[in-house]
Amino acid sequence: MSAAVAATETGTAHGSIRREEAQASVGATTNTGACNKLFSFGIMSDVQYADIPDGHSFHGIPRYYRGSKHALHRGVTGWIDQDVDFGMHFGDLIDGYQPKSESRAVLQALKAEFARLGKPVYHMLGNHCLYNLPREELNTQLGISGVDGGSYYSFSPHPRWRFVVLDGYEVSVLGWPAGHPLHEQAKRILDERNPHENKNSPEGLVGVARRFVRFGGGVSAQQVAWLQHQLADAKAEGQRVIVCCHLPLHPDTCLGTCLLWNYDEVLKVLQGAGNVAATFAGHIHDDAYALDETGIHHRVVNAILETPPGRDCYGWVDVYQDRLECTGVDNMQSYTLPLNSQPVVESSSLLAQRSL
Ligand SMILES: Nc1ccn([C@@H]2O[C@H](COP(=O)(O)OP(=O)(O)OC[C@H](O)CO)[C@@H](O)[C@H]2O)c(=O)n1
Repeated sequence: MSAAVAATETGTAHGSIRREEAQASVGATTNTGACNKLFSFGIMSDVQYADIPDGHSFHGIPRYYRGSKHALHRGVTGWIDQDVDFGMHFGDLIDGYQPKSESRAVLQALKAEFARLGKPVYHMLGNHCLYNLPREELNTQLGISGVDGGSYYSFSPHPRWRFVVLDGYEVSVLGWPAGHPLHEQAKRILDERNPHENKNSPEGLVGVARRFVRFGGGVSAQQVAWLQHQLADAKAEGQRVIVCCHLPLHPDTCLGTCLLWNYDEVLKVLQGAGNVAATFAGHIHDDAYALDETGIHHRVVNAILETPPGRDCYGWVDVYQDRLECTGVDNMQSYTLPLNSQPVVESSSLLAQRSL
């Protein structure tokens, strides 16, 4: 059995596969459960393209700004080969260092890469995109059609499944002009929680308190209420839910600096709902995984940006009734995430159909 599809009792991580092994791996998966596969989606994160020479992160990790577009191209080709039903990019499509005069042209070029799939690709806001372009323009260009013009939304690719995409930068100093209520709310939070003049610095903050940095953000009370409604509505429809956000939602998947500011409030809502299967995020530029005490899988997806030239970093998820098979190529890890065998509460309409 390929490492990509090897299952464990606990549903924890396995290694990744090289691109050339990917097709064979999927063949192995379909031999054991083709009839149960419901749909599949491509996964990728933090392309963070910029038309500038290679550089490095704050911590000295190499960043391949131009190479990321080639890796994006190969990733979309991989999605096409796998015939995924749709793609997901977990935020930070353009890097903050991209010269602003060319940001719009760059965004068009990156969108053209995703368009090669010929199927929907869903995006979410990351900090780096907000360094480049106004929020409203990003929403329009990335097809983010949120509630009341916002950047959070949901969609249902299968009658039994719903995706909820959160805007982790709704309460943020990024992307809103000074004086905007959400900018001011974020500024107050940073002033209270981060003692530094440079609010990007978590220096001296400990554990999850490190999340109060300028390059983080949170979700508003209104968005939390919307999330609660989405989960309840999905439950009434007999749907399982996958929640996506650029910022990770579980403290065991990342260092404190990368967590959503009000991750605890959001987690409580997800854990109380009873129909959330998994969360997916980006931002940390690494693979990570945690299984929480209520059985929700929390998966964070590695960044294309820090993938060396010629290497790959993309994957796809095959969704089955009893599991999510996450196949990662090369620099992205593969995971099998078992799902609770209990069906989500069925809606009266589905029960009625069954009794016919
Ligand atoms: N300890 C730190 C970390 C970062 N900064 C500065 O904050 C800005 C954003 O950082 P950057 O690494 O570019 O953000 P990403 O979204 O790409 O990555 C998130 C995680 O860091 C990945 O591990 C930038 O100006 C940094 O220099 C800082 O001051 N102090």
